[in-house]
Amino acid sequence: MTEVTVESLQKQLIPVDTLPTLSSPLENSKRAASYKAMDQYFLPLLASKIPEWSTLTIEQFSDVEPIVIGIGSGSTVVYAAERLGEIKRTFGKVLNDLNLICVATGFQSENLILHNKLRLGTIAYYPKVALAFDGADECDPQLNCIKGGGACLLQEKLIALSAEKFIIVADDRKKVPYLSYGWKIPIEVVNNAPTFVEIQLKKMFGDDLKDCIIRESMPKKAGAVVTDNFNCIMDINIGPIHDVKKVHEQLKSITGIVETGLFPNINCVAAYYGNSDGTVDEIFPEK
Ligand SMILES: O=C[C@H](O)[C@H](O)[C@H](O)COP(=O)(O)O
Repeated sequence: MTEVTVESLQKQLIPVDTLPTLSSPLENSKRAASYKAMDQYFLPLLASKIPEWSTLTIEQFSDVEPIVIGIGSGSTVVYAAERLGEIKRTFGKVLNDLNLICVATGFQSENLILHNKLRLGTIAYYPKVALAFDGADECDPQLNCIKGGGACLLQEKLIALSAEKFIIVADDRKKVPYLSYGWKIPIEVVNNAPTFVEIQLKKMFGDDLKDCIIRESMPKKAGAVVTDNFNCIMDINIGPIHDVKKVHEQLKSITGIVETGLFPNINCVAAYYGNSDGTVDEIFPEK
């Protein structure tokens, strides 16, 4: 069989710059970043499997160990799921519901997987994730990030920690010199604990605690945002974060805080930032 290269696979896919433009340069940049990330990380994996998989009958596929892909949440990863859907359609002969499984980071992510006709699996059944693609609210040069703008941080962290490689897809506004540059830290809190948590945060951070706000779901619903895990979200500002791991651990030591939106480089191998001119910056973690 002739050698299968990433280039030969990519030639069979639609080049992103030939697609109709989206509603804004920002959306185009998110799509460009996500498509590039998916091509760069998923296609090599597929290329390595095709020689064996192209010899199998559909019955034999049931004995194959599937590639498990994590699909995150937010507005950018939408395009990563779209590209994966296209890849599956294009290489349908070697890629099917038995050997490509997607695990979700919440309700939105599940729908994204199903909408793109990808097979949904659970992290309980497929705990070994090869690649996870997800967005970020802020990402520093070491590829530590803040996540949780869409309140999905807990399940996102579960998938990121289960992934061999975690890949960030974002627009270039998310690239920052340090965390909490312009974004608060979301924390997921058990829903009767916000007052207790605020008291503990004041004790821990003193005057550095500038904001501690329960996230509201107004105007669409009165009251606090309820996460997919039936908790609430507090957005806190304690100033610039330089030691991400330390702050994450301090926050996690407070009873009532289930998880934090600080991701101290969790298996993150690269970030793809789309620029408004259609180019994409591929960034690897600084040592
Ligand atoms: O909870 C939501 C997530 O962490 C998102 O991945 C994050 O907010 C980035 O979303 P977007 O791609 O829409 O900027």
